[in-house]
Amino acid sequence: MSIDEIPGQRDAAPVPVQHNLGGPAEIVLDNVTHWYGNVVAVNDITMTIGPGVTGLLGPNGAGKSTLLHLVSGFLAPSRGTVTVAGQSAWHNPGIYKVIGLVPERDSVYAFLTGRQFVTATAKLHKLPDVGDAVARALHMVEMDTEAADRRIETYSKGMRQRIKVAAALVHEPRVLLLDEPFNGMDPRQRMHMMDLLHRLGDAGHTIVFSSHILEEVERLSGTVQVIVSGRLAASGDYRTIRRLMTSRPHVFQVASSDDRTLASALIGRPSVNGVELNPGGGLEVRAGDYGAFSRELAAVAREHGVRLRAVLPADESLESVFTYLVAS
Ligand SMILES: Nc1ncnc2c1ncn2[C@@H]1O[C@H](COP(=O)(O)OP(=O)(O)OP(=O)(O)O)[C@@H](O)[C@H]1O
Repeated sequence: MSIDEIPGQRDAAPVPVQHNLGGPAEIVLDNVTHWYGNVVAVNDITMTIGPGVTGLLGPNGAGKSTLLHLVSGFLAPSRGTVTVAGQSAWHNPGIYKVIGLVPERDSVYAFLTGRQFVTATAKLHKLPDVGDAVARALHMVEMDTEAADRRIETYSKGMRQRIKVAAALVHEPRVLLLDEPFNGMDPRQRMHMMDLLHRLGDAGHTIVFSSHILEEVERLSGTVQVIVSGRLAASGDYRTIRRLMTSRPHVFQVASSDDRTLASALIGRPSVNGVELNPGGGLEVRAGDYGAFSRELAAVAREHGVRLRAVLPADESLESVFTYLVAS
């Protein structure tokens, strides 16, 4: 299908499904490893990504950018193979027709207007009708306004991201890769970008975006691939990943009117794995299941006439969630 069949947010028409793709635009990584010198950035990853929106979730330094660059054909795998729509990604100019990449950094000359930037990209792709392709791409990201003829340095963060997306889409690729596309955006800009990616995914494009923020991935992606320390830690739909995360062990700091009584009452409860009295007051409780422990704690305290003063999860950092997923 052509880009102009995908309406902008202002259009109410439904997005037609892609037809003339010549097979699904699948991304296949087979035992892929990438080293930078001694650093293993991607470690033996095997995965298949099909049409729709897929979130690549992982903390900083996990290897997400490296993985996107391997898929774009900018980096050679040290081991394994990467194919996109059945073609090898590395050293294959044919792949550039299939892929659009929106890099994390603003690698754009800010003195150009949005239209000039997208036009330059269209020319690089040697498109037969540059003006037409640029107009379609600008329409798609809703930048077919006076803003297209302003210099990029006057743009908001959201507009800069959208013009990068327009440039990445100008040659109508079937695969769109976006590295941390929501970084620095305000909530309205985020919603706008999410809507655009949703529409592209629904239209049959293969959309892969990286993020270190759970909520972004939850709201946008059908499928989530969790990358930690270069490895694929978990993969599935968001609900599966969410379940893995909430059923993991948690550590709580608990302050109460009678820590000793509470500690002895909690030991042996099914949801509790361990209890320690803190030297400075309060308890540290290791619980097997977040929901079950939260319910049980209130009941136990009531039963023993103990008043709860504070209950704080102690290990809620994203890193601890990821570490758990890797270990499980
Ligand atoms: N050009 C490079 N030379 C050496 N090491 C690198 C290079 N690029 C990345 N790395 C290292 O490879 C690992 C993975 O980095 P990568 O940028 O792919 O992760 P990321 O998940 O995208 O993180 P971020 O969101 O912080 O960019 C990190 O340890 C990083 O320091």
